[in-house]
Amino acid sequence: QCPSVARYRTFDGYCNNLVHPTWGQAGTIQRRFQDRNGNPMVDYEDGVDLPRGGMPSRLPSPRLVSNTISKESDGPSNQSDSTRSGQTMAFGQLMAHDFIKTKVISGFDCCDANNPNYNDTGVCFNFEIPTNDTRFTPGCKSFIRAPKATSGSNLPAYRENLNLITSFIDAGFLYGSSNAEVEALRENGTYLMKTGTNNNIPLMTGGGCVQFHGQCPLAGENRIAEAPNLGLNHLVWIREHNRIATILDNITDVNATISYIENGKFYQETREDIIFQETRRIIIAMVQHITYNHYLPAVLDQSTMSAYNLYSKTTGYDQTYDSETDVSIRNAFGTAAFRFGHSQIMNNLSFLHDDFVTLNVNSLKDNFKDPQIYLTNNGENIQNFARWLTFHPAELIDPFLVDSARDNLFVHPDPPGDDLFAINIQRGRDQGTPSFNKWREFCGLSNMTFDDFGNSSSKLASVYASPDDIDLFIGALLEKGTDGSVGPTFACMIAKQFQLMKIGDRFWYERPDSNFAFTEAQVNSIKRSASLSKVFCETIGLQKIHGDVFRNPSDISSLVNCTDLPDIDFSLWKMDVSGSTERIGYATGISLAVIFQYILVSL
Ligand code: HEM
Repeated sequence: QCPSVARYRTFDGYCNNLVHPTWGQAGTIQRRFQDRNGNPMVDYEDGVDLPRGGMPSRLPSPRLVSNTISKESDGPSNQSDSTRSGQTMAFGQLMAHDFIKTKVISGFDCCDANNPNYNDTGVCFNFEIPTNDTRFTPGCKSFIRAPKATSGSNLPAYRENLNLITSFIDAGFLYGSSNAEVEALRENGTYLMKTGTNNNIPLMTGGGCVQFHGQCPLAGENRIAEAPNLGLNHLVWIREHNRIATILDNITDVNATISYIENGKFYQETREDIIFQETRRIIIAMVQHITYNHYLPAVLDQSTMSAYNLYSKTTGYDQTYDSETDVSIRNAFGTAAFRFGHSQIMNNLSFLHDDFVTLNVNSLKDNFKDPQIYLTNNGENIQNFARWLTFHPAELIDPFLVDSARDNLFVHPDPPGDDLFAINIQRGRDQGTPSFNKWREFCGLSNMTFDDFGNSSSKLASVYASPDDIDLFIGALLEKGTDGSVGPTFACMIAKQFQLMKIGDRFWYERPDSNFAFTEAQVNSIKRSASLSKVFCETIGLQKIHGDVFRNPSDISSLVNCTDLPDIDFSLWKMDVSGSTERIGYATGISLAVIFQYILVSL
């Protein structure tokens, strides 16, 4: 039973959709896009379970494809993106970790013939490292399939995967995807998120980090340690939550506890709980606003942004909610389309000092799963690292991947490492992602022949038997987008998924629903002032930054002073709890909103 009047979204996404309460919930299955006849876009060799291409595969080894198409040294001499900053890549990874975490398993070697799973086509899907490979030992490369979901509602006949986190954009990377997770992340009894030494990321024991005595960062999403750019982006939002909560505390004239009985259970909400939840609401609104209005325009071309109605309204509310829209992550968005960001990964994660000249170069490959860049010496490098990320270009969105991630993914601390592009290609086949041409058709585009790929045509023809075999991930990265954005196939898939995440989210920050809506003044203040640049300024203590942190500054003179960037007008959230502190349970029919109308006094 879902409370129809709840003011706050649940942490696991349950009941966001009152008609279909599990849609988008953590731990539910992913879905497939549907073609124009309503059939799922899925392609297993046997129709239900065997990876596309069969086993052993008739498709080329993914490492061979990667070696042939994606070598950094075969790309343009300057692979820096002239408009997108490294922070675009970093935010993209953070966002991916807000809405998709496919269940995977690990811990055994599928190439080991003595392993009980060795011959199990539902578990192992190894591929070949080619004989002439210059980096990895030729022969069997272990690959463990993402397991098939076996329980849950509406399981299709074909193999489907679980998404362990919510499909909503709900700052799950910060708050987690369950009540238990948020409890562990929140400073006990306060409205603050836990922090570690010197206001840094809190640490926990375990997790496989190589530095800091086996301690790893603790966050709402446990892939945080994958790369330091990701850890830094987590830290920024922990600090932003605590900054805003402290402001709300200062302007709240409350010292009350709200008690209520719901479904026969007694609950108490303290002043701290209310401030925590109100802050969470603002943070989620900021993340949604920044994603759709500042980040996505750096990924998609303008006509796609407009065609899919992705920009927020300039002012006021948006009524587009549809309870029949299933927000759930579409499988191929996760196996391929939103992995476009891997091509943006930079080889280095360096430090730029406040003179904007002095540079210390750190390589990505030496810093995987290692938080030292932002933890060492009480976080003394944080500012310099943030300055570099926001000042230095990302790599171009193209089929080339830097050596750090193509030849050395996780080489530190797990030698010999991996090839992220080869994994992406194999993952697509594992999860039944149809081929590139099928997606062209899905997006209303014509099929491509080898010749249509221009310079890459002979390379593709040297590895694939037919253009209809080309894997989505590699084919779509070979397409050219307007002004360096993703090409038309990924644009269509990314836009469709982000449209679902907006229309299918009852709590979307622009909703006018009187149970939880921001006032018009509040939502307009968020629209006017929420920016990642300002968040970086406030939480990292930078003096100067680019006004749009996803874009490259042309030089230092195009930077703005942090003090000149507007902040959200938090005085609009002044709370004044007085009078009755008893909240009536849902069953009585008295709406929570009624109560909040008198406790939230907008100035
Ligand atoms: C240094 C940066 C990054 C590293 C080291 C990294 C690494 C990885 C790894 C190891 C996987 C799992 C591969 C598999 O087994 O299938 C993965 C998945 C993924 N990555 Fe990244 N990634 C990075 C940046 C990004 C960026 C910038 C984006 C998007 C803009 C992104 C989007 C995704 C998505 C959507 C998945 C699928 C997640 C899932 O299904 O659970 N990643 N990444």
